[in-house]
Amino acid sequence: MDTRWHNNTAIFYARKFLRTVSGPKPLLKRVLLTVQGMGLGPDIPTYNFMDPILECKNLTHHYGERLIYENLNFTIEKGKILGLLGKNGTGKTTTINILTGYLRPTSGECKVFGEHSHSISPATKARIGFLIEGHIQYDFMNIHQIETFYSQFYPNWKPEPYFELMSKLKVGPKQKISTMSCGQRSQVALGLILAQDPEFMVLDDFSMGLDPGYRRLFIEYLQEYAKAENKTIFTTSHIIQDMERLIDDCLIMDYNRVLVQTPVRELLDKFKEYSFTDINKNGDLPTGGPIQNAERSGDLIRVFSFENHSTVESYIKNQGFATDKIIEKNLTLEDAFIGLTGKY
Ligand SMILES: Nc1ncnc2c1ncn2[C@@H]1O[C@H](COP(=O)(O)OP(=O)(O)OP(=O)(O)O)[C@@H](O)[C@H]1O
Repeated sequence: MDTRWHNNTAIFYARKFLRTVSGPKPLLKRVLLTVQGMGLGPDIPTYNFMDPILECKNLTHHYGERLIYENLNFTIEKGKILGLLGKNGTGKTTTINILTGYLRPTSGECKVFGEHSHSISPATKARIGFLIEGHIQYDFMNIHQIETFYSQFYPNWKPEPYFELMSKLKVGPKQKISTMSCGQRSQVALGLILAQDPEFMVLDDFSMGLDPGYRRLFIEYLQEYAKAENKTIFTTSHIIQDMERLIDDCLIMDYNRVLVQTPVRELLDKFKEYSFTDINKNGDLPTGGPIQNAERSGDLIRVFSFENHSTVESYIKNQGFATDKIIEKNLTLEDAFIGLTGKY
């Protein structure tokens, strides 16, 4: 059946809901029973709470002939926040679509709460909150109405995080979603996800459209909330400063491969920039051995490495580079990302 049919039907019921909330609610009850029958029934999956919340094994995906990646392996343990970082077109949305069951991988498997992502049971779906670009459909409702509407579908509904976020947004309860800015709408969507109280949240580009101040505020809020409530999060964002503040672990992808999967702290402890002046001016760049990547601006060469100062220095000298001093520098996550993936 056509998706538009579903959308229109959903909107029809949503409008009807608004007309019925103030009086008796037989129609609402019927809608709820149907939704609960579809989604929140008693079929509890077998999932051991010690297992990872998400486990991808040898995930490989092609669109037609084109390989996006091969043998991608990663897990997310309960209570962790994992950020997927990669340049445009490396396959982040593809991965999110696979793990939420919208897309079947060419091969390999992805399990969420122990179930294959392409056949997640309704009971398990109820444990996952999913934010995708596009935000909220029922934008004819106001802040208060949409909360009342959504609350009917989720048995563990907790309105507090939603209203806390809304108060930070400084929008009144009567403001319609259709009159809000892009950033405000994305926060309404996020607030509704937090209120669902899911154990596992998948947040695709969650900070899209937010100004720097509000991004900072939201990240602090989300991180405190996730840690206090022991939530597990899988997220992507191109704003790597935000990721550095939020995530515990990072998975950095390049075209067709994973470059690193590691706790952010470990990456920033080990991965360094070493810069030096190329006295011989021979125009080359050091490669191989401990060197992950190298770049040149004029006579200044920067190399990026997981190895320590003396290992890098002797390797560079063995490669024939003459230099009097090598300067070691710690990196931010954004610098480390560029150091690993290169600028282009
Ligand atoms: N349905 C599709 N058919 C063919 N190619 C596709 C399809 N969806 C995505 N692609 C291609 O696969 C590659 C990975 O796309 P994807 O959207 O997963 O990347 P991304 O890492 O999320 O990119 P961005 O950071 O730009 O959002 C891109 O080159 C994209 O053009």
